[in-house]
Parts: sequence; structure tokens; C-alpha cells
Amino acid sequence: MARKDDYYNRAKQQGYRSRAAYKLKQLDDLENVISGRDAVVDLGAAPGGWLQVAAEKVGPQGTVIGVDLQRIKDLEDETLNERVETIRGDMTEAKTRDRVTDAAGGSVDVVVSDMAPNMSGEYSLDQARSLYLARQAFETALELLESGGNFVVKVFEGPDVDDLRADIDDEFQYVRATAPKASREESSEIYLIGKGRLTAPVREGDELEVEIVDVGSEGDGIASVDGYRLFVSGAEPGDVVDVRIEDVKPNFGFAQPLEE
Ligand SMILES: C[S@@+](CC[C@H](N)C(=O)[O-])C[C@H]1O[C@@H](n2cnc3c(N)ncnc32)[C@H](O)[C@@H]1O
Repeated sequence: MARKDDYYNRAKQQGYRSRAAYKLKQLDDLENVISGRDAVVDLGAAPGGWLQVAAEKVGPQGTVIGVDLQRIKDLEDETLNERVETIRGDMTEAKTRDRVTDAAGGSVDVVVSDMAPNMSGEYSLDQARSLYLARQAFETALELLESGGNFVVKVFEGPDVDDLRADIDDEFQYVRATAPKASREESSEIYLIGKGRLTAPVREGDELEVEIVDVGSEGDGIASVDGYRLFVSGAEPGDVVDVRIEDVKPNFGFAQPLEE
């Protein structure tokens, strides 16, 4: 196994602009964040290590939009560079977020953020700034992600990270926190991965009345809640039933009738 300091040398040898490139590779190995043909937004993208990895992963039919306060130089590899667009701006400003939304054409499959504040050396201040940047990235993800889309965000460990994690969990199928091997040993950064953006109008545990309008291939009743398909076990077309939501997937969910 490579020692942590070896990532710097490896990046040099393999033509990646930063050792951070290996963090995105490891996060993607863990949770399959980026697929071929995806449209990806990369926040805090300079100097461009994650951009290179994302451009490789999306393939010739995919696109990557990189945003940073710093100017990002064109990628040396012309084939990869064709998939990439860069925006110079501050993600805490509405005008930058508007530019990103325009460039994305309204929606994308993946939002990743490696944004980090300029370090003051005072941990509590740096941590609070990191959390603020992570919250900005989360807002951007909620605005841009398609149903089923994925989100990765860096944050420094500390107060209120659990709240951020819980908020991500509410909006995705699940959330996972991890510190990739390529992070420096002394680093207090973690990455939160939100898998499967939920745009469904219901959440696990909700109770509501639904009308069964169809029957599924396995005999479950099917209700429609604002166009979202809900499978209700033991119910038949025409029934009006009070149900509890048991499981919410991006494009359909499961519910159980409540006991009378
Ligand atoms: C750790 S570096 C990113 C490294 C990058 N993922 C790579 O692989 O090369 C963090 C970046 O976040 C950027 N950043 C910090 N605050 C930002 C903000 N408000 N808007 C946009 N970018 C920001 C910094 O300029 C810096 O380039």
C-alpha cells in the first residue's frame, strides 16, 4: 500500500495536477459517484486534479463544469479538455451560482465539492468557514441534481457536521462519511457522500391517504402521489387507504396500509 506522502509523487508521475485527484478516485471506488455520460459540477476545482479524474470518468459523452475563485488552466490532454468548462467565481455569491446553473442547463447528475477556505491557523474559524462552504455546495446540489443524482462534499470535522450529515440524509437515499486514504494523516477533513437524490414528494415514516389506481407485476397496488409511484402491499385498484411510507427510492417508493 502506498504511504500517504507518496500520493504527491504519484500525481507528478501520472500527470495529475494535485494529489487530491486520488481522493476523488477513492471516493468513487467506494460509492460509484460518477458514471459514463454524466454531467458533473466540480466546486473548488483548481488546480484541476478532480477535474481530470471526473473528465476521465464521464467519458466522451459526458461534461464537467469546474468552478473556483482561482483561474483553472485548460487541461493539457485535449480529449479531456473538450469535456470541461471552467468558471472563475465565488460560490458564496449568487451571481456565480447563477452562472453555474446556466452552464449546467438547469440540472446535472453529480455535484462534487472539494472547496476549502484559506487557512487562518485557528481551527474553530477554519472549521466554521469550511462548514459554510459545504452548506453552499449542498444548496447548489439541491438546486441542480436530477432525481437519483449524487453529491460529494468536503468538510472539516467539528461542530454542526452531524447536522449537515442529517440534512443530506433527508434529501438522498443515504449518506456516508469517509476519510479517503489519500487525505493527509494529520488532516481533519472528511467527505460526506449523498447517494441518490430524492425528489419524491414523500419521505420514510410519512402517513397519508392514497387511492390505488393500478396493480404492479407482483400484485401490489400502485398509487400516484403527485406523479410519484407508490407500491402499496395488499391493496387493490379502487381502494382508498391510509398508508405509512416504508422506503423511498428516487423514482418509486413502498408503503404499508396502516392497521385499522
Ligand atoms: C483543496 S483545493 C481543491 C483541489 C481540487 N479538488 C483539485 O483536485 O485540484 C480547494 C479550492 O477551493 C477553492 N475555493 C475556496 N472557497 C471558494 C469559493 N467561495 N468559491 C469557489 N471556490 C472556492 C479554493 O480556491 C481552492 O482552489
